[in-house]
Amino acid sequence: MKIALIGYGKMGKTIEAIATSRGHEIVHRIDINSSHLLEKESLSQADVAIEFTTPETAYHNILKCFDAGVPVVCGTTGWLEKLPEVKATCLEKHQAFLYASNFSIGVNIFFALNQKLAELMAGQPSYSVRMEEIHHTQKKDAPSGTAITLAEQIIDKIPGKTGWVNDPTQDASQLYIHSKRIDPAAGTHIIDYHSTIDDITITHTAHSREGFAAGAVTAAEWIKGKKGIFNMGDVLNL
Ligand SMILES: NC(=O)C1=CN([C@@H]2O[C@H](COP(=O)(O)OP(=O)(O)OC[C@H]3O[C@@H](n4cnc5c(N)ncnc54)[C@H](O)[C@@H]3O)[C@@H](O)[C@H]2O)C=CC1
Ligand SMILES: O=C(O)C1=N[C@H](C(=O)O)C[C@H](O)C1
Repeated sequence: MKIALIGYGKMGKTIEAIATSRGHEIVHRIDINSSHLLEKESLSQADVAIEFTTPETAYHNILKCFDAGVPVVCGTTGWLEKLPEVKATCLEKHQAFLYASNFSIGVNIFFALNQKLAELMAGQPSYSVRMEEIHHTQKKDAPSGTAITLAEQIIDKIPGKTGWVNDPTQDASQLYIHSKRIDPAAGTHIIDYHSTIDDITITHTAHSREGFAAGAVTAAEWIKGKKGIFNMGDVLNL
């Protein structure tokens, strides 16, 4: 398969190593200095584009892929306010788009676990819930995209929770997500249900970027030749 890598930073380079080890060809490595390669003529040489850039650039890069008729797998976080618009454009232009806040198998299993635990805790008002996420200091967005996905699952299930905040709060309707930036953390997410009697805590710790990159390549292999809007649950059958 021919892959255009949009974003050739920490994730782009890890994805390249895994994709080439699986026999794929990288036809473009596009970073901030080579955005001319986002033109239709260049992009359309690829079977799939994998986009890991910045919160400011993801939206425009995705639209360029739609214009070139190339399916796009996007892992960039911190731009979700534009997601409904991207999905609408994808359907309007009959293109293919897959976004995941986290591509690792472990985190996608953790999402299922988080949802089940929130269902069980929904009838237990003696517990309060909080979250913590730890990442490296170069990360541009807070809270992490993964933390937002986890928070949305909890807010959907726990009565009285209507939103999340990134600062400590006394407002019980808000789920507090504590963001810590410590090198070289690849990504840790902790959910803690606390009562005066006991605590129930679940944690996912990524040991490297390999799981994210492998999942993104699997998603690219899966989306090739498809049309529509997809997520990692579709790829992993979770
Ligand atoms: N969904 C997931 O599983 C994961 C998502 N991420 C997300 O992926 C994104 C990238 O992460 P890293 O690779 O660690 O960042 P990074 O800072 O190492 O790399 C970003 C790259 O984007 C390039 N770039 C900037 N503007 C561009 C543009 N207009 N066009 C093309 N390239 C451009 C930069 O030159 C740089 O090479 C972040 O939003 C991060 O949160 C990271 C890990 C896993
Ligand atoms: O920027 C990162 O590094 C990561 N970003 C994603 C996120 O925001 O959730 C996924 C992973 O946690 C690593």
